[in-house]
Amino acid sequence: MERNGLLIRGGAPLSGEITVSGAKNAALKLMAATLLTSERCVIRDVPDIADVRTMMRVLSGLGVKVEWTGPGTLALQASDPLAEQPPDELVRTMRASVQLLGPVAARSGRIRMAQPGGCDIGERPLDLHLHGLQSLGAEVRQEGGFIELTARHLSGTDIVLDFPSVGATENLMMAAVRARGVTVIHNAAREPEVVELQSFLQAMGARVQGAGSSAIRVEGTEDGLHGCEWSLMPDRIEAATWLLAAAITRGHLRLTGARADHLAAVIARLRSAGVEVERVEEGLEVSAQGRALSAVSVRTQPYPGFPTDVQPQWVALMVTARGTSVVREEIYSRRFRFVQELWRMGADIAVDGRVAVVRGPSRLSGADVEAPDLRGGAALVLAALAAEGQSFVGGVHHLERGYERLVEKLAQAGARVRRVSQA
Ligand SMILES: CC(=O)N[C@H]1[C@@H](OP(=O)(O)OP(=O)(O)OC[C@H]2O[C@@H](n3ccc(=O)[nH]c3=O)[C@H](O)[C@@H]2O)O[C@H](CO)[C@@H](O)[C@@H]1O
Ligand SMILES: C=C(OP(=O)(O)O)C(=O)O
Repeated sequence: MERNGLLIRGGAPLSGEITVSGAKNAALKLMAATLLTSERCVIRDVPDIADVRTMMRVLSGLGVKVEWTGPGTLALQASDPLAEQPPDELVRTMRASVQLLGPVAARSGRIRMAQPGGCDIGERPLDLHLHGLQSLGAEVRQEGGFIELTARHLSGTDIVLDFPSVGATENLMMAAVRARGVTVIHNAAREPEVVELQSFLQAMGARVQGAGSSAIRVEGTEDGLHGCEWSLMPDRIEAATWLLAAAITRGHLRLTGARADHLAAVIARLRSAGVEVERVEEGLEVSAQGRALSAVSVRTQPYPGFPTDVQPQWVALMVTARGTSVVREEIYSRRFRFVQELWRMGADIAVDGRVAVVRGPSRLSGADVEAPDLRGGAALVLAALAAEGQSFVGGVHHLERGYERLVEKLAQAGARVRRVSQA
């Protein structure tokens, strides 16, 4: 069987400049939010990644006219009425398809969609999304691998989330903007992407406030929302991946567009490990040239804690640091599958359930490895950049889900990397 992957010759410190793309996790939600109006919306700085392309096709299956009108610029215009069933095979490949439920509940009130899939990093139930939508007045049934939602009248209410789920918070915000009365989402997720969605909804004419805190208040409006133009925030997880790539190769990078305020937890841990990170006018500058790094333990948490989406890359970095670090994964139950691939490269990591204990420094050597998921794949790329000799990182489709122009950006920073197909 043919395997698509990255061929990486490691050992070269990265140097130069990388521009951070627009945020995947904001782009997908803003695209879904355009279902709330039949007017045209334009979003700039959208990353050209597989998930965005999948969302374009999913939306198009619901009757949205969606097209690139220039590099990074997407124009979207939802039909009136919307279709009721997005393409099953696409929905099954992308977890973020669940974000259709909120805006559809608010707009057309009917959808039948396949149960969304995505990377295998542990169970990802939808109970918080579905219970929240039900308390706003939607009828929701899950049967035979499908979700069926019918909503005639939504009414504002108080919703308390058991956990600050990013996706559930966003879905409920989108549903509530057209509900009758006031909705307050308590224990809401505080991620910057939630704030970005709030700003986008405000630009569409919605009355929503509080995002970034744990209580979001939405005053429903029965008037339709309108189209808007928007420039997307930079991807903080991509930026963090580049920070760690500079650190693991003991290199020096300037990250144009990276936002220090979105990356406080990652920057603090990097500094504790001995990496220099400075704010500059264009973004961030990171340097680990000639440095011996020390082990730093982390525990993943909802924002503003250390992001789970940077946990695998952190484990890879800790393999090259002196001492023992303990990495606790508090969000997902199976996000250490990449570790067995790092073993092939010479890492000393013990995993017990949600805890990984990394002993370093180990000398990494190039190997043939397989990305098990998006960020696990990023961890393997980082390890391969630091390893002696050549690595093949298979499963590149996982990486292409979330990293725009990955090979090009790495090569521009001096990495010896090519995308290849292997028999
Ligand atoms: C497209 C997107 O934005 N993806 C991000 C989003 O995912 P996503 O929105 O799916 O993440 P959530 O915050 O909802 O999930 C976090 C945890 O809550 C649990 N949960 C969630 C919903 C629910 O109804 N019931 C439930 O138990 C999940 O199983 C998981 O263990 O936030 C995650 C946490 O920062 C990131 O890792 C993902 O990259
Ligand atoms: C888990 C991730 O994404 P998704 O929620 O789209 O699967 C991620 O970006 O690391």
